[in-house]
Amino acid sequence: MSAKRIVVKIGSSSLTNEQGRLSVEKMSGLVNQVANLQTRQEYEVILVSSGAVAAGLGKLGWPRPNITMPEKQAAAAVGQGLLIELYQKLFAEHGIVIAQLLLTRSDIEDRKRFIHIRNTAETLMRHGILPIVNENDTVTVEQIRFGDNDTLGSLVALVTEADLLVLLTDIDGLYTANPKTDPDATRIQDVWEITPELEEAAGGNGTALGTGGMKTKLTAARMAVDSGIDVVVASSSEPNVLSRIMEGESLGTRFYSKQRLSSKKSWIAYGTRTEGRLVIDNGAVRALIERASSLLLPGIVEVEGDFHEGSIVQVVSQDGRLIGKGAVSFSDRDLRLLIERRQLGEKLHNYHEVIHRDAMVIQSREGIFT
Ligand SMILES: Nc1ncnc2c1ncn2[C@@H]1O[C@H](COP(=O)(O)OP(=O)(O)O)[C@@H](O)[C@H]1O
Ligand SMILES: N[C@@H](CCC(=O)OP(=O)(O)O)C(=O)O
Repeated sequence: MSAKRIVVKIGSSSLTNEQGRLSVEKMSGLVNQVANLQTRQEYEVILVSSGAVAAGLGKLGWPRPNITMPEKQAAAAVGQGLLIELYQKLFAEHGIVIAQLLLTRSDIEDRKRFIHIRNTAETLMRHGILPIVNENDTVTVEQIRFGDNDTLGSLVALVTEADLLVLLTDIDGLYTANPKTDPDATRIQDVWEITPELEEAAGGNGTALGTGGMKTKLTAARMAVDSGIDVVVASSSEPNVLSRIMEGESLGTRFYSKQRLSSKKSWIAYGTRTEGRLVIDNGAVRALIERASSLLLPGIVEVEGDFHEGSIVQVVSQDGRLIGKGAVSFSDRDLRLLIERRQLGEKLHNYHEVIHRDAMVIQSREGIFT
């Protein structure tokens, strides 16, 4: 049997103490657990670790609320070094070599860079080196931020085609409401479907140190389960939480995946941005949904945006519903030209396929991509 690949994301609050400094005690507990899995032949672990901003602020003694973005980025630049230094020291005690991967959203959106990240991660893992990923906070501005490491964790799981994503946090799972404000909230053990009610329950903010609370965990879970990756949200302070999850114990909240999209389709659905829109007629909508056809030239009613061959575009119906996304075979200019020439009566059989079925994902009414 091939090794199970697990992405473990650890939130800031699980790595720091009350004063906001890195907690050696908490970190060494988690490192011991990861090392335990990593040294067993049947698991490959990739760590997605937050904590740079918190560690930097703690070290510098800067106050937490009301800091500017450059101050936060400066704190991350200080903190990331401290974080990786401590990880390197703690993993070295187990004979494990670590590697640091700092990523931005645009690194994942670009197909070539996506593949470089995947190849690097594969090479590291093949050599038994543990990749530790964080957002490259110092270079990211709002437009290219993942914004939270739950999303980053999910995208890393997608890039590396992991079997499981574990989101370790300061609470033992998703509750029916934020238990810090609602004493009647109860834990949800299994999630088969991410419903609007569930999204409502996860609406509250997280801790002072964390970024997104449960909301971002749910968004991350949706991406992963659609890509065929199960997700567990669990408490980092639960003893031996990782090996117990791997042994099948029901801890925290487990989100069950339904299908496995190919890596390319997951990337189209969740990994990248769209650069334009194709509005298609009802016949084409039916062909895509009911017959799983490729998108052909005659179904296109309108072309919007600036894009080139290979760009990812949205495919929408005439009433504005998102039908899917895919890699288009022509630039917007060429597509407009072809539509015009076709309308003038030219036969364009060779140019028929605008988006090939294998390079397209279709969205169901429940929001699931297939
Ligand atoms: N429905 C909910 N169930 C559980 N926790 C919730 C819920 N809504 C909000 N939260 C908050 O989310 C917090 C965890 O998110 P966050 O602080 O971002 O953690 P991390 O730093 O680990 O990513 C919990 O401590 C809790 O206060
Ligand atoms: N890249 C940031 C992580 C931000 C973040 O998502 O934090 P968290 O909600 O604690 O996982 C850092 O290292 O501080």
